[in-house]
Amino acid sequence: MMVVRELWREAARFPAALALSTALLVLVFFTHLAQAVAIAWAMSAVLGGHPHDVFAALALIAGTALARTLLSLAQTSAATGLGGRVRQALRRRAMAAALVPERLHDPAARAGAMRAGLGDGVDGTDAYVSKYIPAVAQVFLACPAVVAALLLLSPAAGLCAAAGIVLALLGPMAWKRMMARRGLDHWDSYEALSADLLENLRGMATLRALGDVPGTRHRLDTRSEALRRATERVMRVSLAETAVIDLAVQGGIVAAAAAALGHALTGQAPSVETYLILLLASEAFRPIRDLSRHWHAGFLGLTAVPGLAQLGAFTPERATAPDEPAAAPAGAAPRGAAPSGRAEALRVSELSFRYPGAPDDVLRGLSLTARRGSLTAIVGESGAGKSTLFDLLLGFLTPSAGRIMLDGRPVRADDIAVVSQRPVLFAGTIRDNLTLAGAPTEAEITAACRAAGILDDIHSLPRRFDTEVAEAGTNLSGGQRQRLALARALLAHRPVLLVDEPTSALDAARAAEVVTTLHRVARDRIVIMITHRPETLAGVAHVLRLDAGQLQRSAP
Ligand SMILES: Nc1ncnc2c1ncn2[C@@H]1O[C@H](COP(=O)(O)OP(=O)(O)OP(=O)(O)O)[C@@H](O)[C@H]1O
Repeated sequence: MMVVRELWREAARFPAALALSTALLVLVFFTHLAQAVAIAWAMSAVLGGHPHDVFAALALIAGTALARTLLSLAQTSAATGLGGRVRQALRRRAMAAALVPERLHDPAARAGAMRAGLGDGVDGTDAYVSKYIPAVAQVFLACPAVVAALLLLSPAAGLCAAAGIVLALLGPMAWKRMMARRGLDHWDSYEALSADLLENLRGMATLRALGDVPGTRHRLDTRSEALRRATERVMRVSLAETAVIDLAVQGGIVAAAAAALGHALTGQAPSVETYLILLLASEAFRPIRDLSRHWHAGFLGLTAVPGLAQLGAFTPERATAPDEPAAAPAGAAPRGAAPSGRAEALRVSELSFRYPGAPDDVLRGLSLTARRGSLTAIVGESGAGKSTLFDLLLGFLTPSAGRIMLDGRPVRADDIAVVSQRPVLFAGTIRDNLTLAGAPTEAEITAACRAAGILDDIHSLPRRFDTEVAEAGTNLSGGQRQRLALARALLAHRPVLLVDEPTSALDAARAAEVVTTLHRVARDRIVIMITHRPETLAGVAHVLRLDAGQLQRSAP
């Protein structure tokens, strides 16, 4: 028997479903016992020449078979419900822990690995929860009852069965550690293959351009081979466990049968009792055989448990609002404060930040003020800390010192909209993508798209706003994606708009249009723009130069 504590705790969160599926399983088992009694009765009636008893026994056999069918159906349904609820709870908690801004900066977080955990990892726990746990409960409830009955009928047979059961339960624990280690290896290999596959699929164009498709195939083959070896190692251990259990079960049955026959030969027991002892000796091991079967079927899925624990699937959820970022900026106001409206000034004071494990601060005592009315631009060399500053403003990172205030109060996550350098569009229609943050009216959608310079493009499409956007927006040009993201940000009606390299994917004419749009938008919002292109700075009065984490020049 193998105990995976995390999954027992999860199953115990649904006590009614767990109790029902266990109780039904035990009832199914008792139909087997009733059948054994009926068979023994029938055999003794046949040998004793009592035809009436034979018919009664046959009726009992048929009745138990029917009852077992119905109870088994109910048990399967209850167990499936239990497994489904545990999987849902695990997936919800894992998603709540995984889909947070902190993961943006977690160098160990790989999308493919996370997908494997959230998908196959969570599903892999089902066999253990829905089948193995009730089967363990069945062992502890049913086996003692059968052993007690055997002890009454034949103490020697009862003792043999008890010894076999104990051996079958404790034997596999001898290599528990090895199983855990191999299980971990297996899941690591699976996660690595999933992560590589996803990354390579996404980067196929680059790999092709670099002429590395054969190399990629070779690397994936190697990963796949590693997974095959890890799976075989795991299955070998699992099969060894099955072999030990089978040995204990068969040994126990043979010993109990020998004891029963000994009784019969020495004339200590009438024939009906001998039949019954023989049948019960076999039935005593039925729960153990069930346990072994379910373990073997679900064991590969269990290898995901450490990965799920790392993902946070077993950690109680934090009480956060659905759209609240996990890390609000230092001094952030609690949710439920006044909703965002128009704001005059965003003030950053003495802001410092260092990435975990990095030797130096990326930003050191940085102060700046951005006001509504005119565009604020931040320029600086690559690596100067511009994106880090944005992530601090957005609450994706928590500053080590300093404050970010909007009109004299701590800034909140819902004060800020952002258009990133590589905006993310989701599968769905253009309208779906524009209305992610709320339910704007048609007039608002049209106005935002016009302001972002994307309206004409949308109108030129056959299905206009109902045009499907492919995954990651691959059926739109880079500039269209960026302008769509700008329209989406405008529709969020936030008092602060952060724009990262808004013209990087645009030709000169389009870039000029977008900058004009931003100047216009800046009349009623605080707009901060990161830019590398000098031409986008034309007409920008407030240019801040970031150099190695410090501002070199700050306009008032
Ligand atoms: N997750 C991270 N962990 C550790 N260091 C990081 C991390 N992200 C960024 N850095 C480092 O922080 C510094 C600032 O990076 P940042 O991305 O903010 O620069 P940037 O000015 O936006 O650059 P670019 O113009 O190239 O986008 C760089 O030295 C970078 O290597």
